[in-house]
Amino acid sequence: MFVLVNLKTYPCDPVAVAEAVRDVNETTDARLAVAPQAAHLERVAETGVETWAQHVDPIDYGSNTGHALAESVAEAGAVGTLINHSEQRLKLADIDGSVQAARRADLETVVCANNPAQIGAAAALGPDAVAVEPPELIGTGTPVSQADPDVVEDAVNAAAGVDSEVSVLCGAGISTGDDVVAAGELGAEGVLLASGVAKADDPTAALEALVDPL
Ligand SMILES: O=C(CO)COP(=O)(O)O
Repeated sequence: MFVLVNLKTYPCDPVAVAEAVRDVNETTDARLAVAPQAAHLERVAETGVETWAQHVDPIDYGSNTGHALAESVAEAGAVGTLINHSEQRLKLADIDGSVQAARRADLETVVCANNPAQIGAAAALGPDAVAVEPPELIGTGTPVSQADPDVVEDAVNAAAGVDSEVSVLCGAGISTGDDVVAAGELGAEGVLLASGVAKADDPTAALEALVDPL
């Protein structure tokens, strides 16, 4: 299972969480990675953890003030990027452009979507993976894999119907090892989570509990 920890703009210490992700990654067969804010990418990548960006824009080098250029994100140490997170929604054409920009910079891509129909559309753009995250469950601690298993299964089927090479993650409310196991049983190849680790008093303990049953 792939466990991708999104730090959003939570007021956590990104380097401390990155070190926890790096260290727990050494103890498990699961693949763990962390997605800090753009301003923290370089410091996080220096810890040796697998580092992801939270967003890249559908742009190339040039006059694009305030945008995230895929090449710069890669130079800062990211190996992948989220695209179209529920908190950073893009138009379809811009999702497509961001996937292409990421590919140009050799970044792995996870395109997020709200529901199975959007997952099908996202899969058609040829990312490495898609992630279904019902917005109403994000940050609630109510795990999508247990509260709304149909949405995960339907997303897995929607992606498979479009492109069987695109793997499916799920996210929203994931915080325990049981939630991750449930996601795997529904066909997800990984989970995307945030508050369960970024807001934990002890991120190492939270991560250990997440991967324990895997
Ligand atoms: O948005 C999410 C991950 O990108 C999910 O957030 P939570 O894990 O806090 O529900």
